[in-house]
Amino acid sequence: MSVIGIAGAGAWGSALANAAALAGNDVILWMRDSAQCAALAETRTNERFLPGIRLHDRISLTTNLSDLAGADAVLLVTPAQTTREMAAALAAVLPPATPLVLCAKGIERQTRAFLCNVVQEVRPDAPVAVLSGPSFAHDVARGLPTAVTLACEDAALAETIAAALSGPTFRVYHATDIRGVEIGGAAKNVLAIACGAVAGRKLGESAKAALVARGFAELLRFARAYGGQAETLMGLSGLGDLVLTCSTPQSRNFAFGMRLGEGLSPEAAAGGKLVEGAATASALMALARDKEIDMPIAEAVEQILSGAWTVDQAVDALMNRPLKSET
Ligand SMILES: NC(=O)C1=CN([C@@H]2O[C@H](COP(=O)(O)OP(=O)(O)OC[C@H]3O[C@@H](n4cnc5c(N)ncnc54)[C@H](O)[C@@H]3O)[C@@H](O)[C@H]2O)C=CC1
Ligand SMILES: O=C(CO)COP(=O)(O)O
Repeated sequence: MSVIGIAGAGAWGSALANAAALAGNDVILWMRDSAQCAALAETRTNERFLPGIRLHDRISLTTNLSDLAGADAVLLVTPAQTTREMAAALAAVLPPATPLVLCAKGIERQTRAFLCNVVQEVRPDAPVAVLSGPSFAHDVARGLPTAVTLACEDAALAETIAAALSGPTFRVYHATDIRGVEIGGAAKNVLAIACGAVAGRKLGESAKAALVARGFAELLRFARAYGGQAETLMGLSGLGDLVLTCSTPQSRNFAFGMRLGEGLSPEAAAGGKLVEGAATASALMALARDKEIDMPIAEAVEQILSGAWTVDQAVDALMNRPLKSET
C-alpha cells in the first residue's frame, strides 16, 4: 500500500492524514466544504479543527469523493452518525476491493447498528476494518508517541493496513476482533461523560477511579454479550481508550460531562462540538436492555441526557443500588 484516501478533514481526519504521510504514503484528503478546501490549500493548516498543525506536503486535498478511487485503502473519519450516508457515497465511487477503515467511534442511533454492520449493509462484498485506541488528534498530529489498534476479519489485510499506517511515532497493532475493537471505542465515550460529570460536580478522584473500574466492568459485560473478546477489551481500544478519555478535559466527552456536572444543559455543555458519547448513549442502552446487560453507569448518562435525572440523582441512584458481589 502506498496511497491512502481519507474521507473527512476534521481533527482526526487531518491528524491521520499527517500520520499516513509521515509513514511514507501519498495521501488524498477529502472534505465536503469547498471553502475549507480552498483555505487549507492556501494555508496548509486546518485552523478550525486542528489549529497550529501544518499538513504534510504529501497530502493532496479534494472535495470530489471519486478522487479517492485510486487509493489502496480509504479511512472514513466523519462523525459516527454520518457513517451510513458516507459509506453509501463511497460505495458509488470506490472499487469493491478497496478496504474501508472506520475511524469513528459510536453506534448508529436510529437503527442501533454497529458501524461495521452499517458499512457491510452498504458495501456487502467489500473489506471493512476498524481503527481505534487511545489517541487524541492533537497528540498524533504533534508527533507524540501513540499506539492504536487496526482490526479486520482478514488477518493479512489487517497486518498490511497497520504496517502502511505505522510510522516513527504512530504504532498500529493489528487484530481480527472488529466487534470488540468497535465496542470499546463506542462505549468508552459514554462512560467518559460520567467521569467528566464526577469531575465537574467535584466528587473527588476516588469516585472517578471507581467509575473507571466499574465502567470497565460494564464495557466487558456488553462486549462479551455482543461477541467481542475479553482480551481485546483489555487492550488499547478498550481499557486504553477508557483510561485516556476518563482522565482529562482534552477529551470532548469528558469535557462535556464536566460541564453537565457544573450544571449546564446538554446543549450548552456540548458548545457545538462533536460529543460522540451523547449521540451513542441511547443506542448503547437499548442494545444493553435487549440482552439484559447490567450497565448502571451508562444508564445514568442516558437518564441525565434525557433530562430524567440530575447529576446528583444519578449519583444517588448509583450509590444506593443493592449491594452485590464485585465480579
Ligand atoms: N479528535 C480525536 O482526537 C479523535 C476522534 N475520533 C473519532 O473520529 C470521528 C471524527 O471526529 P473528529 O475528526 O475529531 O471530529 P471533528 O468535529 O473535528 O470533525 C468532523 C469532520 O466531519 C465533517 N462532517 C460532519 N458531518 C459530515 C457529513 N454529514 N458528511 C461529511 N462530513 C461531515 C466535518 O465537516 C469535519 O470535517 C469521531 O467519531 C471521533 O470519535 C477518534 C479518535 C481520536
Ligand atoms: O477518542 C478519542 C481519543 O482516543 C477522542 O475522544 P473525544 O472524542 O472525547 O475527544
